[in-house]
Amino acid sequence: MQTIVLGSSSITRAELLNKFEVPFIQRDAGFDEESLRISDPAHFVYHATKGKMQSYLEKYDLEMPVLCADTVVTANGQILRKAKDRADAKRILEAQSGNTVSILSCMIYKSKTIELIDLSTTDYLFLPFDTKALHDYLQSDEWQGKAGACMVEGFCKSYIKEVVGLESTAMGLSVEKLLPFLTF
Ligand SMILES: Nc1nc2c(ncn2[C@H]2C[C@H](O)[C@@H](COP(=O)(O)OP(=O)(O)OP(=O)(O)O)O2)c(=O)[nH]1
Repeated sequence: MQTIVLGSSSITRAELLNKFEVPFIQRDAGFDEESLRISDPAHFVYHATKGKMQSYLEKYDLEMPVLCADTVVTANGQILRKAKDRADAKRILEAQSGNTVSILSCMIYKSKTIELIDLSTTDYLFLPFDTKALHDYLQSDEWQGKAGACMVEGFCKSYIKEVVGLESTAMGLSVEKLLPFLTF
């Protein structure tokens, strides 16, 4: 399998590619999503990913295929992005407690021969988060740098009552949907 560029600074996305044994190098795409003024979650995550890809291609060529992605969490119709501080993380997580949460991940994979654009959603029905467990999680700082301050493989896992979709999508990269295209 050809080595690709993960055009992302995300540790989680790197961990996901390693888990699926995809050979890659990592480069930051250098796009500022804060510049986007889009309230619809699907539109936001798509345009953020497009922006990351365009920003990457302004700096690098396509000698190696490149993969960019963006993830947002939504609850009650609001976009829940990365928490600014612990108080913001508490607010964002309390919006998800005992609620239906959708996590949208868009990825764009581009080589000299193909371009794949995938926008997938994983829906969760969470049980109410335990107050002390939430406090301990907030103290851990593990929520930092994570969309919606959530970790579906970590803190949130024991509160999953129902799930529809891939865990990888919820973590930030729908790798299973990418694999068939990596041989092109
Ligand atoms: N471990 C873990 N990470 C998650 C989960 N949900 C989202 N994330 C991470 C994946 C991404 O690193 C981050 C979403 O933020 P972005 O899509 O803006 O990517 P990020 O800024 O990390 O890197 P990038 O913009 O691609 O350079 O949150 C989860 O459930 N578990």
